[in-house]
Amino acid sequence: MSLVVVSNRVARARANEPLTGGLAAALLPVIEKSGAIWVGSSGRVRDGSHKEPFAEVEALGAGALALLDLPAAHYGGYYEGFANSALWPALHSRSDLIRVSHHDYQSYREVNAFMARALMRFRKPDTAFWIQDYHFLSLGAELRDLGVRNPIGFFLHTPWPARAIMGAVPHHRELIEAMLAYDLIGFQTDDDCENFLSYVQSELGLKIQDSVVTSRYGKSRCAVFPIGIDVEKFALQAAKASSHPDVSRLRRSLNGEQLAIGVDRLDYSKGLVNRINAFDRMLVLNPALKRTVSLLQIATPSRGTIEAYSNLKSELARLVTEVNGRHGETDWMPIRYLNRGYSQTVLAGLYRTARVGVVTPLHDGMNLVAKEYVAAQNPADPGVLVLSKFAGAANELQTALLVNPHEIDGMARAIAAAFAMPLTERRTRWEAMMRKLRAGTAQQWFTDFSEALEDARASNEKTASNCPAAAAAVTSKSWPLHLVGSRSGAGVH
Ligand SMILES: O=P(O)(O)OC[C@H]1O[C@H](O[C@H]2O[C@H](CO)[C@@H](O)[C@H](O)[C@H]2O)[C@H](O)[C@@H](O)[C@@H]1O
Ligand SMILES: O=c1ccn([C@@H]2O[C@H](COP(=O)(O)OP(=O)(O)O)[C@@H](O)[C@H]2O)c(=O)[nH]1
Repeated sequence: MSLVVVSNRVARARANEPLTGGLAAALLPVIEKSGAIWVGSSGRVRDGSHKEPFAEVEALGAGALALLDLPAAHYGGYYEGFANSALWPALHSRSDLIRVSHHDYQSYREVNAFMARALMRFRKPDTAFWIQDYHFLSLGAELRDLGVRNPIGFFLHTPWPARAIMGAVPHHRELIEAMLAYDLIGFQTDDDCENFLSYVQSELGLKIQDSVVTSRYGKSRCAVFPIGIDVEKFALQAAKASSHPDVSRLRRSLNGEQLAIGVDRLDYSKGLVNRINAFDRMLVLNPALKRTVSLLQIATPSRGTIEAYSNLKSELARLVTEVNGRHGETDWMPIRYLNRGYSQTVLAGLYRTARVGVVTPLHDGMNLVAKEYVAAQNPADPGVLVLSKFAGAANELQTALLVNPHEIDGMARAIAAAFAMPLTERRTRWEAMMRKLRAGTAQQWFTDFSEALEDARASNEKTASNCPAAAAAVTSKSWPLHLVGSRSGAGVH
């Protein structure tokens, strides 16, 4: 079986550059090893590209990366609009933040259809397609409409919310019906999978047996595949990174203080305001901690053209200034706040320098930073993870200090307890988490999903009537593949 993986965001194999988001971070190493083709957005748009998909293909380890220029007329409505201003807030239980127009939905469907046409170039008889995330809920149905009968799987990296919340997304029924063109639908946690099945049963009235939904497309199996990290790589990087200038300068600047670290995209789902409030509260409740601890918060810019994100950026800047102004001294600031990204090599060293990792999202599909923080610790003197019970990672990392991110006092107490935790308890908790991480690596996730997709398809040969024959013309149409380098187009993200 040859595998074609599709996601909006992709990553290139360039060491020493920050990665954007956990999807790209997790897929990069597994695709390099697997020999799969990874198709995604080039980050540029092109006029008229909806007529003729344009891709550059470059080698990626044993596999390849195909970068598509998405249609200029639809990119904004698709990415900033429907994907990130309707689906993202709903998937993170923030339907109050949904801002979307009918045009955005049309653009979303257009980009899904565009991607389906582009994928025909990569289809062989033995190809399986694996589609990633909420940007492409209807891509499987578009492929089926083009006559594709190959296995098609889908994995959702975000949470799936309670039934009523999805009902706030315009066109939710037709979109979620379209998802049932996938042979296998993967989720991060049992809760996500159960919420999805509950929606399908009650809103669509479809039959479900043993997590298999029967629809007009045939059968779709729903299952849980928690995503992981390359644990050994992170551990090794962290051990080596102590001599990196960014890491050694940080260590020298600490003057004996203990450090807590947070690393997040600047996103309302990450609970950054509550986290800063909890750190503030901790200093109010425990004045003796002043000058002895500080928080390094890396908040990498994300989706900055969307109002909810630019508002959050201003709110956080104001809040950090207030907290530093209230508690800071001439030679000590409680919060070091940075709006930039670091390579994973540097991050590994920063994680290891910090006695406490604070990962307190309000909702998060998984949160790979939580797993990376644990993997990067010194086995002889590990730090403590303070983790939101609403991150997917909490299902595995149960010996972290689990907190409710809405309860500021509780978080303040947990962070203080983490700073004070004795070595024996830190080691016991850390060793239990490392066992979980080693049992569920990114490689294992990739293998488990690929095998389950083959099984699901084998037991679910789609009938020809579900796949209109219109495909033939599209399949045989040739369109240009270009070597890296020669192209134009505006940058978008
Ligand atoms: O591509 P962007 O719009 O810049 O956003 C970055 C990514 O954010 C989300 O990541 C999710 O995937 C992680 C790995 O499974 C998971 O740990 C995390 O909880 C999720 O939030 C999004 O789902 C990706 O599509 C984006 O690329
Ligand atoms: O400056 C940064 C900040 C983050 N990351 C990476 O981005 C990913 C964030 O993934 P996570 O699942 O925690 O959250 P997401 O951003 O996908 O919601 C992790 O692999 C980080 O190592 C990075 O390379 N540099």
